[in-house]
Amino acid sequence: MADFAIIYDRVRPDEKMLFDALDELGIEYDKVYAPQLKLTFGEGQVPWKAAIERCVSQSRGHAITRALEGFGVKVVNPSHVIEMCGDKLATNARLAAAGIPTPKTGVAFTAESALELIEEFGYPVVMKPTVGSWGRMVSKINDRDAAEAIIEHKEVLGGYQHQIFYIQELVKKPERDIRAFVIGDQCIGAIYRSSEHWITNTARGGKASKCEVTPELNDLAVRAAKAVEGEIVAIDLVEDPERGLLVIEINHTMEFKNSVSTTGVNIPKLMAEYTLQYTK
Ligand SMILES: Nc1ncnc2c1ncn2[C@@H]1O[C@H](COP(=O)(O)OP(=O)(O)OP(=O)(O)O)[C@@H](O)[C@H]1O
Repeated sequence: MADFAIIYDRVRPDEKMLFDALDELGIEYDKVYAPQLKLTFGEGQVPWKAAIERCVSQSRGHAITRALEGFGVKVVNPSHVIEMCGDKLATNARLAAAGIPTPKTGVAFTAESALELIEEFGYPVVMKPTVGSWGRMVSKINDRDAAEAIIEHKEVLGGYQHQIFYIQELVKKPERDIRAFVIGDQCIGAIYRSSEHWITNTARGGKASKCEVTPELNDLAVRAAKAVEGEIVAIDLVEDPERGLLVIEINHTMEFKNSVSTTGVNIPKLMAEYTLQYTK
């Protein structure tokens, strides 16, 4: 048993790269397969001082992190960060309070008020589930007919989460967004994700290319990470032609497999080295 652990529920290329980085560093660590983990409070201690949480299932990763914190384990990212970043509304509220520039964003809680809010914003608007990733169900609404249809589908087919209507202006970005990787106090690298489709996620076919970390990008990405107390996070930003960089969301279990060769930065090694400080 080691004093460091990687908690995972699937070995994606990202987790494989993290394992390889730890092996290359010569660090002893445990690979902890989350679905088989059992923890009983008050019955002995877990051996780990620190862990990186990498679960694909956000709810599982959150629950395990909470439990491990009860055993005194320092988990990166901590459970309160997962709570914040796992919910776009919570993130945006925190960014707003911290004065971080974001696209104009609003929230409504009934179908009627959602339609009113959309009409106040003016078309096109973007509607997103507050919890979700890989661009799923992120919708561009061009007119009132589409707004009514999407709102009705969410009301009739969706659960409670879909009764929260999270609405954003459509930013007139170039055909790309930016993903900036922050570890501790530094933006260690960034990529553009380019696509002809307005949703530019690499999971949806966006192409990754290197983005220089300017002092402006570093400053904003680190401020955004600090606002949510994120320790290892990826900040998604869009470039507005007038306002410059705007933060759209913060990812707490960041995917980086397309970004190591693109940026030339050994992201998994830096993640491991950062978290290992908590074993000292
Ligand atoms: N308000 C907006 N204006 C213009 N483009 C947007 C806006 N919001 C999102 N997009 C585009 O859609 C993509 C997906 O949006 P967002 O990141 O909010 O969704 P997601 O499901 O959380 O994706 P992921 O977590 O995988 O990045 C963004 O990367 C961006 O290219």
